[in-house]
Amino acid sequence: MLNYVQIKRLPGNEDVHLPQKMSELASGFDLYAAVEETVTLNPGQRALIPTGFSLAMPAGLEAQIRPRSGLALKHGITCLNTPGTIDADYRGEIKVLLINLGQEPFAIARNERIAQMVFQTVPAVELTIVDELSETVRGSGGFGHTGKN
Ligand SMILES: O=c1ccn([C@H]2C[C@H](O)[C@@H](COP(=O)(O)OP(=O)(O)OP(=O)(O)O)O2)c(=O)[nH]1
Ligand SMILES: [Mg+2]
Repeated sequence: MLNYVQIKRLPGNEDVHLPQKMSELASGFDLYAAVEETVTLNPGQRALIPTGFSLAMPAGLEAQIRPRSGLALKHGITCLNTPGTIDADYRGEIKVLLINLGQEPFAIARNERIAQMVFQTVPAVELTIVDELSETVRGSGGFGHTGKN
């Protein structure tokens, strides 16, 4: 089923590319930096990078902001809060929280592809408060409980 998501270019960003799939079956739409001037991230530094657009998606969808593996591999650039969560009722500008985990400064220019946006379905869930939970074999074992191999 095709989901229709509305996208609005924000004023002053007519020159910034809208999110784009770079291949036919790509999961993500690549996101372009809408920085007014080049932003340089020094090693260990983070910055909130604007994209120049907002979205309205139907209830039951979310968008995730994920790193680009090429930037991560070559430059140590990733999304600090990956995957970033875009709520269906958010109407503000989509922003990308990048961090430089590399060893060299990294410059982010306007219209550079900085991250990708993947849409996901979110099941409708209502929490039901109970006194006892159903039993399982695992029980409360976790965090390496099943061993190494
Ligand atoms: O990488 C991101 C993450 C979030 N957002 C926007 C959309 C999202 O709907 C909103 C809130 O994000 P989140 O719930 O992750 O942040 P919060 O710290 O819980 O803020 P809030 O109290 O506003 O929900 O911020 C972005 O633009 N980029
Ligand atoms: Mg929140």
